[in-house]
Amino acid sequence: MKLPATEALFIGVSTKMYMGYAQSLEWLGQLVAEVDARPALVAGRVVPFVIPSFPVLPEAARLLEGTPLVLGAQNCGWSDGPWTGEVSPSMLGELGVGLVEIGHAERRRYFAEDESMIALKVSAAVDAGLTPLLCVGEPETLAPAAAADTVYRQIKAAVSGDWSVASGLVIAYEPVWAIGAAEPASAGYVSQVVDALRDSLAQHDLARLPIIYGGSAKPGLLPQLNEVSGLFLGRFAHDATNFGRVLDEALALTN
Ligand SMILES: O=C(CO)COP(=O)(O)O
Repeated sequence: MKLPATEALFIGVSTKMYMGYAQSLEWLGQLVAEVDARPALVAGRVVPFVIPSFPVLPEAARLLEGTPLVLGAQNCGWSDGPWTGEVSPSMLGELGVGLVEIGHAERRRYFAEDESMIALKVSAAVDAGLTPLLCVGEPETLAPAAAADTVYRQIKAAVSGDWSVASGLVIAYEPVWAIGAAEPASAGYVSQVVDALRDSLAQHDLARLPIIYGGSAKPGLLPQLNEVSGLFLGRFAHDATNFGRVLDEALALTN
């Protein structure tokens, strides 16, 4: 693997809505054990993160205290006030959340999140001191250059054309067609898309932006990728030992 010229590799997982409360806590305990077993993570060259459901966050923050695991949230609202059912970035910050997913494919597709809402959320998250984990990806299979162009436009819309905002983002590149599949997109395809995207971002001095891959990611993938800053795992990290294996792969790459 050719590493991107970014500072660190990010290895994270979202539970989406797969787990109940008790199950989430049990699994988080296993994830903490995987992280604790790898003291090299303290150096910060590999940044592990975990994104459980909202109600789990307070207890998750307690469980993660003193570990290198960064706590994330799966979504946020865009301002305090009369927004029934939403959760504000400022409250997430109070709960110890450092990272917030914005614009995941499932939110775009099933909850009608459009680019204007995503831009409001990015702005609100940044204002609250959270790092947006901006999720982008082409809905259908495309040639790598066209996919990179689609993703570039999604990022541009999410920062309302203000590229200075983009420097504070972590990008999760998740081709929609590769989410929930048996296998991830091919390593060659992902590397080509991310490489082309970095070329486009270079015009804004953002070639070093963290861009991680998600979509049926599993152990064995990361070492095959070029230019990619880590992985965003889903189902294949429900077995916490797989998360540990991916951490080992990331640590080996940064040695
Ligand atoms: O969407 C994802 C992470 O947010 C990927 O999920 P899967 O790995 O389960 O496809």
